[in-house]
Amino acid sequence: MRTDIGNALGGEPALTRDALDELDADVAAAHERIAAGMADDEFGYAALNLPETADPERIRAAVEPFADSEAVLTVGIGGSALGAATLSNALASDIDAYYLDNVDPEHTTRLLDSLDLSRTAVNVVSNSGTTAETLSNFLVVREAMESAGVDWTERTFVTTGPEGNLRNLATKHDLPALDVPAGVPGRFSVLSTVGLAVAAIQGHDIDAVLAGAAAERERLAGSLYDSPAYAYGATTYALAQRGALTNAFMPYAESLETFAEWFAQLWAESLGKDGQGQTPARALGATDQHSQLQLYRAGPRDKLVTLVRPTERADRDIPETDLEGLSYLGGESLGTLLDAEFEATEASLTAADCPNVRLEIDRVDERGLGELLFGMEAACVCYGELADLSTFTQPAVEWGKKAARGLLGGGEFEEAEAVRGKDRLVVE
Ligand SMILES: O=P(O)(O)OC[C@H]1O[C@](O)(CO)[C@@H](O)[C@@H]1O
Repeated sequence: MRTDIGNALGGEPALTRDALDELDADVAAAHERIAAGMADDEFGYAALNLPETADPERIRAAVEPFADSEAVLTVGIGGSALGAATLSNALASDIDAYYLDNVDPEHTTRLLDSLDLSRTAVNVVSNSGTTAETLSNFLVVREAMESAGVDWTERTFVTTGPEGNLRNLATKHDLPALDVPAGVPGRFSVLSTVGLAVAAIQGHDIDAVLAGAAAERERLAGSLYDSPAYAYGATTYALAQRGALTNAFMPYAESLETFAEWFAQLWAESLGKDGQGQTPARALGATDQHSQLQLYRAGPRDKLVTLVRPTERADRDIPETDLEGLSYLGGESLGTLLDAEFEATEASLTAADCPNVRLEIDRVDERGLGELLFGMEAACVCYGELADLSTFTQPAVEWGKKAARGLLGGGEFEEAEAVRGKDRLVVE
């Protein structure tokens, strides 16, 4: 992974090279803390050891019984789906991958009706084993399999922690079960069983994913000028300190669209606490040049833009044409056009004093994805250290979970009732 922070300097909010040099001393201290956490396999920091500690052989062996599948259906939400989805939506495979990571009845019914459940492997993923959406979807999927005359215990495997409903279910029905590694929060689990099981079934080279991640891990160092990951973490932190509270994250590859979703959970859930944080806004290049760019260039000076691209792609030529004003495109390729759009957008942001950072990998392949995923995780941990945040927890999500349970009679939760009782102001 290459991180170019040149255009992050000298815009609005204003960040100078001197300020970045000054911050580098804090990056050295942050790296020391991170390295110590990794050495002790501490909660959260243990995720940065996965390039070394993940066991691809064991993952392949566990999913081997499902190698004959024509599709994999993952039932999981948040970190229990987004990492695996990032890999399967970025890489081509003959085995299709689907994700039930919401409880929308219409979508769930349409998806289940479209699948041959007798040829589908069902991967139920939950670190806690208690997430309502995941367990409800699993019960619905199991019922659909039974209605289709499919023995669900033959087609289902689980990925979960040492305890919880899912672990009990696996034990009771003797289902293949993968362990979520200890000390790894969901949103940091893509380089583990959680993110790699589906990729293994789809025949992707999970060793190469881990090798790309390991290469990025090797580059963690005591200076932002030596580590592409820390360069990104420190620069985005420094810009947030100066008012860039939105990070428009814009990959220039359709295959990286889900990567932006994965990044949004990582950045929001890790850094959004104690009144701090930087709002990740998912975008896609070149598409959102035609929807969001106006705001980025001419709106409030409260954001940075992260532009992500592979520098090599399988390309496609644009035929010669005599269409009025389009001859300049003839003979070019879609890839050269996309790169021109990338560089033009980067220049247009810089010309409008909108800070922007460029992230590049060689190709969207297993190794490149490993570099990006690990790089962003390490960048996030670095940002969290600099901001003195507890990067690996997400206490603020519990209120809503309790409230939903309360609304369904699953336990008293007065606070929710108090809020729900507030006067409504409906205009219709
Ligand atoms: O893997 P689990 O425990 O089902 O949790 C799913 C997701 O829900 C969260 O806990 C947030 O509610 C995320 O941190 C996590 O990735």
